Amino acid sequence: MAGVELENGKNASVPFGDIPVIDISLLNNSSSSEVLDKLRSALSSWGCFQAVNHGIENSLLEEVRGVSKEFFQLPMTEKQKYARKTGQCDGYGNDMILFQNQTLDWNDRLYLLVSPEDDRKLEYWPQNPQSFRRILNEYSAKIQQVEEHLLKFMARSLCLEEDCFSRKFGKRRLIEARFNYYPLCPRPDLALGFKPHGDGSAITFLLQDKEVEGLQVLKDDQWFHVPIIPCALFVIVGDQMEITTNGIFKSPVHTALTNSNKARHTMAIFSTPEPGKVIEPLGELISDKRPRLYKAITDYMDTYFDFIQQAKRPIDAVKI
Ligand SMILES: O=C(O)CCC(=O)C(=O)O
Ligand SMILES: [Fe+2]
Repeated sequence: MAGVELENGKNASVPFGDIPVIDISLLNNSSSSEVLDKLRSALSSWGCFQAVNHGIENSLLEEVRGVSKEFFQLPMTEKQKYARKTGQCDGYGNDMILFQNQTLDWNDRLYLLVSPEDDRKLEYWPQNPQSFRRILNEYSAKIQQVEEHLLKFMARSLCLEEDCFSRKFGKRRLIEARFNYYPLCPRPDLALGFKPHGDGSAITFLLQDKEVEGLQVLKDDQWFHVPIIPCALFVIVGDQMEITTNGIFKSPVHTALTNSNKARHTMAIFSTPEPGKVIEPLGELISDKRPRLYKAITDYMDTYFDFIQQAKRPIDAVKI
């Protein structure tokens, strides 16, 4: 990454790009082709956009930010009650250590499977702060509505049947929450909050910190800051959506910086295909002009972290 002049998560040599902002309340049955074109264009160029007017009240976004901060500010002994066990995903901790000499992220996280509900591991769901579980329940239920809505219109923007993604990814697709906490870092020039990666999901909804920047996305080999829009959800295409759309929608590489002035909190919700589902390019999106780009895979996430922790892109292993 170019430049080391970091202040508040900013890197002076990295510009703010024109990351699209989409009013998703305009995506409805009478939506004009203009909005669908904007959606398709955003997802096939940037692979991400700022979703505004998504229907989730600002007060709920604030509550999510609030419980996240409160949880990470608890004494370590309290947080350790929810510590992730080796080989598992759920719980409080940081990077899985999979390799010797692995570069670690400057980040603590709390990772929780939210849906299917009968697979939740409630022992990892904090009871402190007291409102944590209620707020995560409320927020994730709302995000699931936004996700279903968006999947429909993403399909329509490609002239596909509107339920094709939700059928492909399955009724029991996974909804997972990751609360990210980036503590102050004395040497932001030496440590990243989150190493560059594409998400392994089909689609991700990131709730950014309201005040502290730090997220960057890569487009055409150049890094761009993602500006803060406090009421927006930052929507990111994941690798499994890129595969399903035969590379039309792009899963963008993104990274989070650290800074020495202010701690930063974000919360990601990942929607990931149901385990066992075959994920492959849709036949409608393969043609002589656009040959098939990816092999079929199942359970992409099983090997995802092995690649990420070696700074490799898992999607490259699926390319034909
Ligand atoms: O915290 C951020 O800004 C990025 C987080 C992220 O990329 C992730 O959780 O996958
Ligand atoms: Fe990510």
